[in-house]
Amino acid sequence: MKRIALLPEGTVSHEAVSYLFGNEPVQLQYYKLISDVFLSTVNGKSDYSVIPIENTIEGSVSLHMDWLVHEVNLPMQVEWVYPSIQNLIGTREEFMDKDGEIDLSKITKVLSHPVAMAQCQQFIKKYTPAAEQESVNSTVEAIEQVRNNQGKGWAAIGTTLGAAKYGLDILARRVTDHSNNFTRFVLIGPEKLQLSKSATQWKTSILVSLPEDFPGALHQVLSAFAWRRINLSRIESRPTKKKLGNYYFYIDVLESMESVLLPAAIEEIEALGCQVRVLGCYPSFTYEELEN
Ligand SMILES: O=C(O)C(=O)C[C@]1(C(=O)O)C=C[C@@H](O)C=C1
Repeated sequence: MKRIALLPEGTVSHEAVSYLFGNEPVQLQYYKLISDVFLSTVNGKSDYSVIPIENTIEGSVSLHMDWLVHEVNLPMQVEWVYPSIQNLIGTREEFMDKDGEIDLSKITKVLSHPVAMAQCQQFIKKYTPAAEQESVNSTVEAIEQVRNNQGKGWAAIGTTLGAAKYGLDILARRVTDHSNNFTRFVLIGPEKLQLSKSATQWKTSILVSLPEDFPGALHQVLSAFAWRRINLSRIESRPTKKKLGNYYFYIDVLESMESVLLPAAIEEIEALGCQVRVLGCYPSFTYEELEN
């Protein structure tokens, strides 16, 4: 049975991985910190790690992208998209007014994972204007802390699954600032992953480092894709962490390494003096493709 490392039970990651595997039997291993999720697969304690990498509202999850690039060398084996439905969670009685209605302005502190918190900023400002905000390691850690500090006016942003796990109430449902809020997840691990479902789209993620003092290098890199009519779905620059002002480019290509075109494009880019590292070539599932 595949051993899957992920953030704790009741997180969005937990919901997402259950959606990916459906009825396929897998052994889930929960870790409090995303760094321990990565390290579990690096150290062979699990076969794959579940890593959230991008969100509709927040964009790239930089911390996780940086771990993927700088700290580990495990290929991406599958990508899928799952909706991040966040709720405001706490103990009802703490926020009741004299008419028995919930008064969210009584909330003194809102806790969540920073990415989940960022998805709900307008809601927090509007309905809990006096609340302090505190970032924790996962949405479930936030729920746990609220449960352990009852009576202080604290509330968490997290999933209904997490609220049920800790026996707390949903104070407000679907509190993200945009309803179309999805997170892109990847499974990383040394072995290819066999899934019972198949995706229509394959992707390849690459890192390109440009040579120094080469005017127009990025333009030439992009033209290697452009003239072959290879579609890119994301390009992003991130610091190399070696020297101020040095960046590499993270590029998602809508093409498999099995195609004739992509290896040729990479060869052309390398011939320009760029370094290319392939982070993975994997099936990319839409939310709908994984249904049923
Ligand atoms: O804390 C969780 O529930 C997670 O699964 C982590 C995470 C993230 O790291 O981006 C995943 C998706 C969410 O939208 C918010 C948080």
